[in-house]
Amino acid sequence: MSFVKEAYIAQLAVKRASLLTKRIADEHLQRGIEKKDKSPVTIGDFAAQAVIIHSILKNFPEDLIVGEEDSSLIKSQHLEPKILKKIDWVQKSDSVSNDKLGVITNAEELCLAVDKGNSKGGHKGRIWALDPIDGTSGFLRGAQYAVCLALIVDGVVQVGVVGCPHLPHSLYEKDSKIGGIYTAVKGQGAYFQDLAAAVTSPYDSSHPIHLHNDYDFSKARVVEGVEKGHSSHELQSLIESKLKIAQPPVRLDSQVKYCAVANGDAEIYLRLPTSLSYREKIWDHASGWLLVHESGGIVTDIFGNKLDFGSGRTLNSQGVIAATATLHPEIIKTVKDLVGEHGQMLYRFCSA
Ligand SMILES: Nc1ncnc2c1ncn2[C@@H]1O[C@H](COP(=O)(O)OS(=O)(=O)O)[C@@H](OP(=O)(O)O)[C@H]1O
Ligand SMILES: [Mg+2]
Ligand SMILES: [Mg+2]
Ligand SMILES: [Mg+2]
Repeated sequence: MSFVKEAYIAQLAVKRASLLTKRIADEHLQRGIEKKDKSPVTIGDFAAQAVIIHSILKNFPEDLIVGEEDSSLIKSQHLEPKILKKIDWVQKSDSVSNDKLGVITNAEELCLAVDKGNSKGGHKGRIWALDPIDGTSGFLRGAQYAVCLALIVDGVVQVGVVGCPHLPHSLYEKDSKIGGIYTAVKGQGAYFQDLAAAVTSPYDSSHPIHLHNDYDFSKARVVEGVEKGHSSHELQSLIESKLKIAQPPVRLDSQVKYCAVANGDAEIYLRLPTSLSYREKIWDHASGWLLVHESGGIVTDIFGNKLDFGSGRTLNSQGVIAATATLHPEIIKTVKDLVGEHGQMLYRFCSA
């Protein structure tokens, strides 16, 4: 089996970052800091990026990493002691993984690790895509967020791991257990693990997951984003009504939406653009893309084109439609009816 070590290390590192960020969320300590682009970041994002990159480079020192964050705000706001305290906590409580993942002990190691996420991406070589906290707005609200890590080799996603500390194992079962790690390896399927379970090897304590390819639109369940600025609720609701989808959409922050589809808790994930110029980031989709593919679904941009994870730090495309293989073609047709074959009418729904 290929990529066994990569999947194993990715799971251990995502688990460590999930425990760390969950601890920060549980302590209600999270406070948003504004980045240059006005989006929020927290000490949780920086701490998670540091422990994951440190773990990858201990095991695969030659690999490159496209990570969302950098250390400029850590340094200018003197956040090092606060972040190191959180990292120290997780290294003590998850000490069984210290040999494999290494430890961060000082500010220099912390910032060095965070800044190793500066790869430009591309079509050649081994490049990890890392979103240390996806759905930072959800994290700040105490809602859903995800820790997302994927390995891309020569532009193709080969391993995807998503940690979901707040996600119920089933969206519809009352009293469902909460917290999971979702893993996919290309050609080898998609798997679920309880976040509380020990990660002994990539598939030991895992359950394979699949989506429902036999559901038609009358039974289909849709997941979509919470933030109106990140996806067009207006377009999504038009699509849902044209397709006669009976159930109201479930709104969730972050790549937990992909996990819900892969896990068979939803059949469709709609992400329609709100801006004509915005291009999706590779770290917002790489792991989720593989999870849905390996569980039997399809993920494309809003026109049905493949996503190109080798095109740099951003995908050269707009929005995302993830769905079961049965439903996907009809959704794309409906999107094109609404926005035009090449998006000529998108301006009606989007800002510049
Ligand atoms: N304009 C626009 N369009 C599309 N996407 C955008 C946009 N602006 C930001 N982002 C990215 O959205 C990421 C969070 O996505 P979500 O699916 O969690 O959005 S939502 O909050 O559930 O609506 C979020 O990821 P994080 O920054 O990791 O939270 C951003 O990378
Ligand atoms: Mg993100
Ligand atoms: Mg993020
Ligand atoms: Mg962000």
